[in-house]
Amino acid sequence: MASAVGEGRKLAQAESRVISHPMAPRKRNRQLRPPRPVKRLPQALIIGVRKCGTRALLEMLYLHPMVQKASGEVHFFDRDENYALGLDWYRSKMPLSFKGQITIEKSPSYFVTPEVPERVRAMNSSVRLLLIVREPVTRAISDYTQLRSRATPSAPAHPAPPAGEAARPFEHLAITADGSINVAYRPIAISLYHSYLHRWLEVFPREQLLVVNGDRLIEDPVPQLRRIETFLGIEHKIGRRNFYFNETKGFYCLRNDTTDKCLRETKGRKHPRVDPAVVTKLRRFFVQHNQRFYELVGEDLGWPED
Ligand SMILES: Nc1ncnc2c1ncn2[C@@H]1O[C@H](COP(=O)(O)OS(=O)(=O)O)[C@@H](OP(=O)(O)O)[C@H]1O
Repeated sequence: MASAVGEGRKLAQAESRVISHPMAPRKRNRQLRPPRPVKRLPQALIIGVRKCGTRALLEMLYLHPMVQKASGEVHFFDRDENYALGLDWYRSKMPLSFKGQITIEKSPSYFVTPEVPERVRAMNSSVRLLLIVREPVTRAISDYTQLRSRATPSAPAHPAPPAGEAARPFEHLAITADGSINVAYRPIAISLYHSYLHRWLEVFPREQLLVVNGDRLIEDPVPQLRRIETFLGIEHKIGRRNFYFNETKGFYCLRNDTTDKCLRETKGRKHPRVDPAVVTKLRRFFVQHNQRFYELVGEDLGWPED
């Protein structure tokens, strides 16, 4: 990206070194002192949905010079033990930022955890919320793929699936012995987006939440990012020059003025083949649920019905 992208960030890094350096002069002429970056509570949150591209979205937004990101998933609002540590602890997990920059954090389980909307409102009732979603059956298969590959240290934030579950085929987990859909199976339950979204909309006005189409973000990130820049009130800076398609990975990778970077191998995993009849059955099951989601967000995402 043009040098502007790195400028704010480089400045932030350089400035943080000056601030933390023990030999830094104590007193300087106030008028000459450059602006100081400080840690701020996030003004925007990526609240979920798990496996819909939350990491990709955060990394893509970080291409913008006015965005700073929390590096890991902080899980402040969804884990009682973290929430009990208070807002100062949460702030301490945030990156340095200059005035006017937007700090963004993502923890995908915020979306599905009942206490979170109220807790977020208590922090900042005008926080901007980004909800990235994918076609629900694809998301469920992605979730299954992650749980199956689990037991690896790559996803320590999520509980391991019950013993034996990860080894079973998706078809047997998603459909019960009597042929009905297993809504108790977490990857299916989390794809019932409306059942979690309504809680958020009881707490926040609709305009404060932007729904990002994760399937479109994969196919063509720039138009989605433009919408988000507008929503966040920042200039359109992220463009086609910031992406290149990596044929081996099968996904877009990111580029700025200093580096090219693809997401880790745990992002963009190959999914197992799922019986097409099961996919169709699941898609039909989701039709009415998707409809309820469309009604809540006032937008039809056009997900396939079989
Ligand atoms: N550019 C790019 N590169 C790689 N992967 C991409 C990209 N854009 C979106 N995705 C999709 O992100 C999916 C992982 O979603 P999350 O980051 O939300 O997962 S997690 O909940 O944090 O574990 C991941 O899901 P899987 O394909 O199942 O691995 C990807 O499909």
